[in-house]
Amino acid sequence: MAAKMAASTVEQAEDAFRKLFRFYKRRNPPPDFSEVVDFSKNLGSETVYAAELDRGSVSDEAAFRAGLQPVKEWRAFGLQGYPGFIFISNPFLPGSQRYWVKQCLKTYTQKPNVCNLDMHMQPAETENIWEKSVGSIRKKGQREPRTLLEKLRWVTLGYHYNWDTKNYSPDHCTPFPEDLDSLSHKIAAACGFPSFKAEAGILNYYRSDSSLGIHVDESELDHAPPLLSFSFGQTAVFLLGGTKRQDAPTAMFMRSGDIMVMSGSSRLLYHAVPCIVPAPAGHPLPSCLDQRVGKDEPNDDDDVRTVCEKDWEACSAYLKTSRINMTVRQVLGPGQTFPVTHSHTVPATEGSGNGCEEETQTAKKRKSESGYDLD
Ligand SMILES: O=C(O)CCC(=O)C(=O)O
Ligand SMILES: [Fe+2]
Repeated sequence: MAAKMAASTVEQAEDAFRKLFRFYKRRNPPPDFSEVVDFSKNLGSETVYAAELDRGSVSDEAAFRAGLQPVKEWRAFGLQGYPGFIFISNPFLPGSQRYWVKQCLKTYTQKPNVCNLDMHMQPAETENIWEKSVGSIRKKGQREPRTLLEKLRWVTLGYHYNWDTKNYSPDHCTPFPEDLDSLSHKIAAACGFPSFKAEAGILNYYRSDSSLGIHVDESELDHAPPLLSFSFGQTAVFLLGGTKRQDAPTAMFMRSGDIMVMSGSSRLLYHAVPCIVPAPAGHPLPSCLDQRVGKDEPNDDDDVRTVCEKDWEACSAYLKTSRINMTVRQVLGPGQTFPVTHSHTVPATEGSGNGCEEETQTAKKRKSESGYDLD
């Protein structure tokens, strides 16, 4: 009897996350979004409070160079019941999000980074994904067959996450992009983590009908450093749950430019993205992406990175039906090395390049198509 009751309690509880996931995933009729926390609007909500940042950690000039507003201007929030969770509502300077969108589509898709298309295509076929796709993306209308960019689901950076073993390995690591490392360092420092090291990145590419299943990011070997998440393009609903898979989650909008930091006791919470929110009629792109880097601003020293109109034309056409999310993780604690296993015999060395060894040619290609249930 007790066992039966326990089982049914679990079932009911299990439904709490799944039920909300299914609720927001539904398309016809569309779900009611009125319960979704909107950090861009309601500091008034009882559950949302202003979060303290370390304003002295990033100078205004350093923030400017990274395309960010001065830290004192950032609108950062915490959520009651989720200590260590910080939501920064679009701290980017007008126009500077475009750079990151372009990086995710044009630069980070290049070798030696790894993407879902590598799992079933020849290396030559997945080279220059951008060049192979943009001509067609720029043209309006439905395209058949879909371009490689439209088939892209994920890209991994640094220590490449292995979707099958759910591990990182010192045997499969390539240099982490310096620009994203620098951006991540500033965000982490402002949130109280000045020694954060960007060692692995997972970029997720969502189409209008994509979702990301319920999961927890626990493969990193040290969970004390935060996990950073950057969103661009279409708005998503993000569900932040508890330490148990079935715990009822809080739903929140993640809009273009928003940054989320999961640290402390929120670092290992279950979460998911049940849906991409349909863009309002007549506004296919969020207005913050319409802006170009201001002409009056001192951008003559190349520090504020601009995107040429031709590239932006393709990026904006892609983003009208897409969302891009970059998560940046520190894999190892200070001085920590990978445990020695049978699959990699080369010991991790400290202080080499971006904290990883030369990529070995033996790194195995696994056939994981969709990451963690990104459909
Ligand atoms: O797309 C998102 O907002 C979440 C991505 C995520 O949870 C992950 O990459 O682990
Ligand atoms: Fe995640």
